[in-house]
Amino acid sequence: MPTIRFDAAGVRVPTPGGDRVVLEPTTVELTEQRVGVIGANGSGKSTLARLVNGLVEATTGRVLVDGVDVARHGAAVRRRVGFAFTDPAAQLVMPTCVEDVELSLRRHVKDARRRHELALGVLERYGLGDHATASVHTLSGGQKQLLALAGVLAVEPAVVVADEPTTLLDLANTRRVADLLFGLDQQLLLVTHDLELARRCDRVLVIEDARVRYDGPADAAVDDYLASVAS
Ligand SMILES: Nc1ncnc2c1ncn2[C@@H]1O[C@H](COP(=O)(O)OP(=O)(O)OP(=O)(O)O)[C@@H](O)[C@H]1O
Repeated sequence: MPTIRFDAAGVRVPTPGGDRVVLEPTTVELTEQRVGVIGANGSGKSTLARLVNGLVEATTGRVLVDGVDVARHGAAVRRRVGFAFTDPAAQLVMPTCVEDVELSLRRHVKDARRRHELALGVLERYGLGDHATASVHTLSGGQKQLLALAGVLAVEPAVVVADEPTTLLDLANTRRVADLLFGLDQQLLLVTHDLELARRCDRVLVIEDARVRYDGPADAAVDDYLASVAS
């Protein structure tokens, strides 16, 4: 598996009332295949996830993916790290499904015809083969999230960071997307409020007030989080 290393990585942002710490300097090394990140709204989970591919830059320390510094080699890291957002609309920009996957492939496959064929294959693999020429707007919420993930996975990233990918989905689509994510061979960093999903991870970080409150096996981490909410 790849190694995601947070080396005293922290984020501080200026606000009208003074600097605000969004993530305290954090040191962790993530080598497990499935790493979950849980915690309350506003605790810093998305910030931690976004540091991994440079969507957010560390203001102290650094983040390394397989030894490559995200701040110094962002493009190289983003080739290895795919990012899936909560709202697939953030990712789906082309009129049709197949064009959207083709867009993801544009840097990797120069030949347009080959790119089209590959995109059709990707759609097929993720159960969207019948929707290739459909407008993205005709898809259900679950299908949109599958399409967004298909676009991320089309370029075969070594790491998939998914920020609450099931939050907008109903139960059946949550299962579909979760099964897809947990069926991947790649490393998965999953931010989620779904504690059942968190329990399926190999390791879970509990974030509280911009810090890692707990870091350990999934069941122990989820139990720690539940206990912290109850107290
Ligand atoms: N650029 C910024 N400027 C000001 N505040 C920010 C900035 N980025 C994040 N924050 C604040 O930092 C806190 C942590 O944000 P973050 O999105 O990481 O939380 P989260 O744990 O993912 O929350 P949620 O579960 O609600 O998605 C939030 O209160 C957020 O409003």
